[in-house]
This record gives sequence, structure tokens and C-alpha cells, in this order.
Amino acid sequence: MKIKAEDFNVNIDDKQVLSDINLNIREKSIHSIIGPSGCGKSTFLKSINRMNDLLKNFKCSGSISLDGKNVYDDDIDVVSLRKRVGMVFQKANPFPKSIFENVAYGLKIAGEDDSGRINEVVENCLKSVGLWDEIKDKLHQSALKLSGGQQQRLCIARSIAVNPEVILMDEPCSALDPLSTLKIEDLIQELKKDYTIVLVTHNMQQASRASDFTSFFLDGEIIESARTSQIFSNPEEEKTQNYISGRFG
Ligand SMILES: Nc1ncnc2c1ncn2[C@@H]1O[C@H](COP(=O)(O)OP(=O)(O)OP(=O)(O)O)[C@@H](O)[C@H]1O
Repeated sequence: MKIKAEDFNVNIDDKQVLSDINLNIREKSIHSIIGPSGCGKSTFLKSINRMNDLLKNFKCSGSISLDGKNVYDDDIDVVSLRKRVGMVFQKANPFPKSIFENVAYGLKIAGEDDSGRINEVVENCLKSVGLWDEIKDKLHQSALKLSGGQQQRLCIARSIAVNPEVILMDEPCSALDPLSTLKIEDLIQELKKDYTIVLVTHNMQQASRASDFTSFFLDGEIIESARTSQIFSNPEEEKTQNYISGRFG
């Protein structure tokens, strides 16, 4: 397993937000996390690359392993962990810099100073996210002038530029129109060849179209985890059935 959560618990401000999470995420698969608002989806996602460390009053126990090594071990370097485990947020958040600089940023921070190499990576990443043809003549324009869907693809290009192993996506399409959403979903399928993807989504159709495995969270617990086809056609738990048929949440 690429990622393995074992008896993972989170408290924020003395409130238990995640309880005994046990979850396996396979390498080069797309794993959706679904569940009603406030059930702990984002908290779990951000625990994988320790983004929650930035929160005050965050406490966790149990483990989340990446390739068998607990990311909460004392000897883990959080900067290199976040390089291995990239993240794409709900609202596209390009830097207020040029398109080129957005993609080149992580490489430069990592010390790459060969401009030929940087140009090559920027071009390849923009091609991977299907943006190259649209924007190759305006690489030095501000990224903020792109449409929302283009900005989100740019943010995905930025995250893959540093060659991560896992990409965490927190409702990456929630601010996008249906056409841009479909483009991102197609892109996620392409990315699966090279990366392990964990996708938090409110959109049940998206989870069923886009992912291989799905976990249903409720009140900080995992109710059910299975192949996506099973979760949506024949869930074992009544609570899952109720949620996917829109009876709550
Ligand atoms: N920074 C924080 N400070 C205090 N409580 C928090 C914080 N972040 C999350 N929580 C609490 O943790 C619980 C889970 O929140 P989380 O954002 O993980 O849920 P979610 O399932 O992703 O919700 P949504 O679908 O609405 O984004 C909520 O009760 C929330 O109030």
C-alpha cells in the first residue's frame, strides 16, 4: 500500500475530529473520500502531508504511513514529505506571478538553476495538464488572468513540477463549471498513470466516475471503504446507502 492509516485519531481544540481511521490507499489509484460537511474529510487529507501541523491545538495518535514509514515519526523531514505529497485546493490558488513562474517555483526552491531544464519541466507539466497549447504564447502573463478552470490546471501543473508521488486534492472542482470539471476529471485519470491520488469530493457523480476506490466518512469515522463500483451499486452499510441516495448530508 502506498498510504496506510492505522488507528489514526485527531483532536482539534479538544474535539475529536477523526476516530480510529484505518484506511489503505493503493499506489497509482484514485481514492475518493466522501461524506457530509464536517465529517473530517479535509482533516484526514491534510493529515497525510502534515498540513495540520500548522494548526494550533492539533493532536493526533496512531499512524499514517507512506511506503511503510509513519509520516509522524520524529525523524521525518516535513519539507521533503510535502514534496513527495503535493496538494491541490478547492479554490485555485496560483501565485500572483507569471504562468511560467508558477510552475517553475517549486523547482527553483529545490535549487534547480539550469534554465534549460526548468524550461523543459515547465513545458512538460503544462502539456501534462493540457494547458500548453492554450497558453504557450503567454507564459509570461500573470497567472491571475487565466480562467478558473485554467488556474486549477495550472495549480496541478505546479504540484507535479516537483515530481511528487502522491497528490491530495481537496474538492478541486467545486468552484468550476461543468466543462472545466470534466477536463479536470480527465486530467486526474491521466495523472493516475504516474501518481497516487486522494480526492475529497462532495460530488457523488465525480467520485463514481473518477475513482477506483471510495471511503465514506461520517462523524469522523470511516463507515465503509471499498471499490467505488461496490460503494455506489451495492454498499454493505445502510448509512452508506442512505448517503449515496441523498437521504442525508
Ligand atoms: N482549524 C480548525 N479549527 C477548529 N476546528 C476545526 C478546524 N478544522 C476543522 N475543524 C473541525 O473538524 C471537523 C471536521 O472538519 P473538516 O474540514 O475536516 O470536515 P470536512 O468533511 O472536510 O467538511 P467540508 O466538506 O465542509 O469541507 C469539523 O467539526 C470542524 O469544525
